[in-house]
Amino acid sequence: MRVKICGITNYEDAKISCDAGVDALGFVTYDKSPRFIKAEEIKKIIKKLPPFVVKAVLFVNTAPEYVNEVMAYTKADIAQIHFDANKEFFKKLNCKYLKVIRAKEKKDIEKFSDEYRIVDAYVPEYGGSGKRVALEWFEGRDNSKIILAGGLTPENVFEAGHYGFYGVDVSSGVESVPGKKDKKKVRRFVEMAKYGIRCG
Ligand SMILES: O=C(O)c1ccccc1NCC(=O)[C@H](O)[C@H](O)COP(=O)(O)O
Repeated sequence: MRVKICGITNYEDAKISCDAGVDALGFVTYDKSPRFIKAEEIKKIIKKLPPFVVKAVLFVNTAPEYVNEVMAYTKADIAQIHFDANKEFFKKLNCKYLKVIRAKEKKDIEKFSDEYRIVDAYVPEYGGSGKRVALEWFEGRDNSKIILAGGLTPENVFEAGHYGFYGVDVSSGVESVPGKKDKKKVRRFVEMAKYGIRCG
């Protein structure tokens, strides 16, 4: 299972995550978030990171031109789009992107087509809430293009292993306080998600 750690606000947390074996990191550009980080800082962190880790930048309610500008400036790999943008918005993007479904009910995960998506729990305010998506919604279907997010922790991520997800995405579940990752939780999360083992 691939693992993405979201809400990286500093180099130390990025390094801890890379050393633990993550596949991807996420940086939040939404300025109301406790995990907000400026594009200048994202760029500096990305410059120091190893090559085989995907760098995602998260956007909420922004213009497509802004997404293109930040992606080009930071040299990140993929834009994560957290709001209900229309077709015109996506046509204007000149970078790779990943849409996020904020699922309220089972039918929200049934309607999308054959594209990779993050499925996170719906909360009226955006992101990093620790709220879970009901795992039973994913029973008996092909989940190989879904990245599961929302309320995952080192203790519960093992359960997600039974549904064949492409990957998992975590933020608050591996923090000591909002915006700061906990090294032990990050390590345990990666170990439990990838290998189902507990150490440390
Ligand atoms: O983390 C935020 O504050 C945030 C703000 C605005 C948009 C998205 C945001 N976070 C998204 C995520 O970090 C992920 O979808 C995440 O893995 C789910 O969060 P959590 O339930 O805390 O693991």
